[in-house]
Amino acid sequence: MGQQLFVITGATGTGKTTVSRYLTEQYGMPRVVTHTTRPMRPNEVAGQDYYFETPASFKKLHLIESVTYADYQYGSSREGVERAWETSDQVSIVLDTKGALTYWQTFGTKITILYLTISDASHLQARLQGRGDQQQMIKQRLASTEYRRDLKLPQALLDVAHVIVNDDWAEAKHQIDALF
Ligand SMILES: Nc1nc2c(ncn2[C@@H]2O[C@H](COP(=O)(O)OP(=O)(O)O)[C@@H](O)[C@H]2O)c(=O)[nH]1
Ligand SMILES: Nc1ncnc2c1ncn2[C@@H]1O[C@H](COP(=O)(O)OP(=O)(O)O)[C@@H](O)[C@H]1O
Repeated sequence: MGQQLFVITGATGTGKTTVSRYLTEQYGMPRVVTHTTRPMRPNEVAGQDYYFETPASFKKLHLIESVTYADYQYGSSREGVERAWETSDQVSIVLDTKGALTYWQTFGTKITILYLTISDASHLQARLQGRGDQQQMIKQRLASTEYRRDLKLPQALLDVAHVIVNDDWAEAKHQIDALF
């Protein structure tokens, strides 16, 4: 099959990180660690969940793409992808939909896109609270244009992405297992 990159995308709280962890545990697939200027959440580990950057250190990085999401910067490097591919032919990366589009245009057939969604988006706030996000961060996130944008799969990815409905985790896992 050769080198493959599984891009996990979707709105905040839909389960992108949960899916990426499952792919690591179940399929031994490492995740590409990306960079962000957002503050670290409780339970996050620097260098494992993200490389946490200051605006100044972020500016110095050599990134293939970067985005602003709810007022913070996020970005990924080709070196990060190559490094993950050194340990496994199949790796995953968690991106917003804008990044997913860029990766599709950059890596073409090496990419498989999983788009996470949920039938009733009003449940997302409770999921973010359950995750332990600060109330102010949740408000800022849910008010962002990026959040609203990512609730819908971009037109250009309609025929490309595999849609996983994550209303129920056991059910979502079945969909992922069927795909693999
Ligand atoms: N384009 C792009 N998006 C990223 C990158 N790293 C993380 N993201 C996305 O940025 C958004 C915000 O991430 P995060 O603050 O961890 O929030 P979460 O989605 O609620 O877990 C999510 O859609 C991530 O998938 C990156 O390097 N590039
Ligand atoms: N199907 C589900 N039902 C209920 N809670 C879920 C489900 N999937 C994930 N969660 C929980 O929702 C929260 C957000 O999931 P997460 O994977 O961090 O989302 P994302 O990375 O897309 O922001 C986490 O606390 C996670 O454990």
